[in-house]
Amino acid sequence: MKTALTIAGSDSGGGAGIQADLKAFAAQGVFGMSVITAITAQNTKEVRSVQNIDLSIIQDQIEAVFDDIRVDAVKIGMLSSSETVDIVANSFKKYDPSFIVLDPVMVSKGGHHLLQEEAITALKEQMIPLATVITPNIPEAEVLTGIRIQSDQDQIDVCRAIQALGAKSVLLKGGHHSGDPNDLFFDGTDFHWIYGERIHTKNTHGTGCTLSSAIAANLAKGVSLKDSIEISKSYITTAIKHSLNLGHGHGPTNHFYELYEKANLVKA
Ligand SMILES: Nc1ncnc2c1ncn2[C@@H]1O[C@H](COP(=O)(O)OP(=O)(O)OP(=O)(O)O)[C@@H](O)[C@H]1O
Ligand SMILES: Cc1ncc(COP(=O)(O)O)c(N)n1
Repeated sequence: MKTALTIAGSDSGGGAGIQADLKAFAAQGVFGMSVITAITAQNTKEVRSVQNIDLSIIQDQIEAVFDDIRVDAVKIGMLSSSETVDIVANSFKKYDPSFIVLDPVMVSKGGHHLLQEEAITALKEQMIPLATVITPNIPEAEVLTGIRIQSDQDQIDVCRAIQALGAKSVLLKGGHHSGDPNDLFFDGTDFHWIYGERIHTKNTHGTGCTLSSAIAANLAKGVSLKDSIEISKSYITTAIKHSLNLGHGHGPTNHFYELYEKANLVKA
């Protein structure tokens, strides 16, 4: 059994963060493990409060997993503080995981900051150079590079600017475009557009978490990075198409569409 580890924040509402990551790992057929960096009191409408986990417990969680269990791929989500970035980056120097998918989570859909302003420099300097692939959305890429994205050429320039920060490859997600959600994959040499079709739904909570975890799961299974991205794009598209109308805000995506459909559970 292949394994994947998520290092991220907990979302009590179950749509994003650790909860989405573990569902995506399971849906892609890998054994999921978790290191929780912060607990958010969150639902489909808002983040009410956040508590960062003690740094020593974050360190202990990482060591407990790596000292005992083979980790085939790691996904990183909400890191919250620069101290947490330090601990995670230093532990990677020790354990040297084969694949690291970095989702540079900064702000929730509802506008709550999930990464402290002062941690952005640490993320850029310490984490980006370690990642196999970084998966920013448009606003995150703008913050990382200072480039305003308005055109296809801007997206290409942003990917190159992120490469200059030390990234091996970049998947720039297009969910925040007004048009179709086309993503741009820069493998370090060549650019590949991953085309999508906009699904008109408000239930897109945790789409980025789900996509990056599915990529990590496929890398864990030995799939190439480009194929992992294409498989995961198709998976998130299906998960959005059949998203669940739970809560009163941005509902969650449906990780187990075929399973739920077969058992006639969606309407239950
Ligand atoms: N309405 C939509 N229809 C189809 N695909 C979408 C839609 N919204 C997002 N996507 C796709 O979902 C994936 C996640 O992209 P997005 O830009 O939403 O990430 P994100 O903002 O980091 O997500 P989140 O912060 O909600 O976890 C991308 O592949 C994007 O193209
Ligand atoms: C713990 C945690 N991690 C990540 C997100 C980003 O997801 P979204 O942009 O859909 O709110 C979140 N809301 N909460």
